[in-house]
Amino acid sequence: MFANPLAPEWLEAPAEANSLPSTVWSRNSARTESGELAIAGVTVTALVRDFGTPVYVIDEADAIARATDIAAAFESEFARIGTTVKVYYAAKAFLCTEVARWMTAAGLNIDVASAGEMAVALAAGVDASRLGFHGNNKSLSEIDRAVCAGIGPIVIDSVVEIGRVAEAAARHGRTQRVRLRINSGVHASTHEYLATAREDQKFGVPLAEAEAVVAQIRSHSSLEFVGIHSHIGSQIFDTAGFAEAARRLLELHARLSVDAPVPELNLGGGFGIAYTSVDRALPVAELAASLASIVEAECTRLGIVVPVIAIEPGRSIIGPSTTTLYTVGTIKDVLVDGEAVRKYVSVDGGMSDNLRTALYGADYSARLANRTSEADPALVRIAGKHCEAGDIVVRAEYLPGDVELGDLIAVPATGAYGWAMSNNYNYLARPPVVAVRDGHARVIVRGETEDDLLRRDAGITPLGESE
Ligand SMILES: Cc1ncc(COP(=O)(O)O)c(C=O)c1O
Ligand SMILES: N[C@@H](CCCC[NH3+])C(=O)O
Repeated sequence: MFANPLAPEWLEAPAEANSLPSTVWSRNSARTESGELAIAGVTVTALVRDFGTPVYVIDEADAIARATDIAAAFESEFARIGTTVKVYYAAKAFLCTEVARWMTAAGLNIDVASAGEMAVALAAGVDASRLGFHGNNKSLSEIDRAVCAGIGPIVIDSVVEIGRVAEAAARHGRTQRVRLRINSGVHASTHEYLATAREDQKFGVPLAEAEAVVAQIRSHSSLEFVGIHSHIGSQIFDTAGFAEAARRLLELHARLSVDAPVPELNLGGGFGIAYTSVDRALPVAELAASLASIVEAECTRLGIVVPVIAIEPGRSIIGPSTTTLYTVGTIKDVLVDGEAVRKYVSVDGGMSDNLRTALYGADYSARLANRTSEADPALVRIAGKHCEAGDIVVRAEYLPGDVELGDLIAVPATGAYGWAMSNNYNYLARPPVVAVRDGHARVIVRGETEDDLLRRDAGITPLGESE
């Protein structure tokens, strides 16, 4: 089988470079008879004709199905052990009013991490009581707005927040429901920046201090303590970390239940997805079953009532739904160390629409989208157009060797933390997000224009406007 020595070990030399592995591509992605990629019945040439490139294309039915599936899997597994589940969609992965409505219509709640995310959810008509509020440094004004809006549980992240939330609640004449975020000390096997429960990081309070902190929370009559929370990190594939965190949290939960009942336990999100054909995401049913068994066994061992369980998945719901389309602008065959050629295929976006590769060394896959080809596969690196050597979209992939200027490239699984972390580096405008369903496409987040960017400069009079 053909293989380039520069290829990373994990990258399989493909039998042919046109296939769309179903583990990676959104559920309604397929090749048409002529070989073009179509998503939910809309061909990429039609999408690009109407919306240009780069463009994020979200397979609406896929996103909704994943939300429904995860909720159904957790509800049925936890019903088996006699409790219920509250699923919070982690909005930080991607939020706009349309997505907020899809999630709540599927029965999910929404977890927001700033007043901005809260404002989008409220603008979508989501009842404030269905929102949870996270953040390691919520401002006084964010706390005030959240309490005033009648938000659901606020996750207290540090001792100083207790008084801030209690004071806002008293001022608004409310009893505010709160959780406490615990740093369980579980080292999740993921990128360092994606692990959020190691000792040396900013989130939550350490397990050892938790009982004293909960006592402080309980001393405020304007606060109602509903339970503890743990999120060990993101893009995690094995259940061992979640299991260990659940065990540690349940022990604490049992100790806290001695003084007064603790109704809920929030196990966070972080379930990994497949970005490349070699990634194997845990099926949600398996994940739910394994967490339910651990919770059941621990509650039996500790002699406590099984609490209501909350989870906060973001990536596993929205990540696989989205594909980014780009146009190839330049191609260079670069001989590396006199060894072999790596083809640099540069596209019209980059680290401004997908920061994950530059930030975490994340791996993605890609396909030629406007056609198939029987040409021998070539090892390519898909680079962006920014002034930065690390501006890479896909570090290593095999594409048909006859990839040419003007071809369309599709990068799957960009729905989580893609648009959400997009930026305007080099004054590139953010691309639109287009939802596709049953052969129809519509913009759900408008793309920016150069004029939008120029308007921010206090020294520039917007085109067509006088001083
Ligand atoms: C507190 C919290 N909850 C939920 C999430 C969602 O994580 P993911 O998108 O990996 O499911 C995150 C992000 O890592 C988080 O920080
Ligand atoms: N933004 C990260 C994950 C952090 C999630 C929020 N705690 C990513 O793209 O993978």
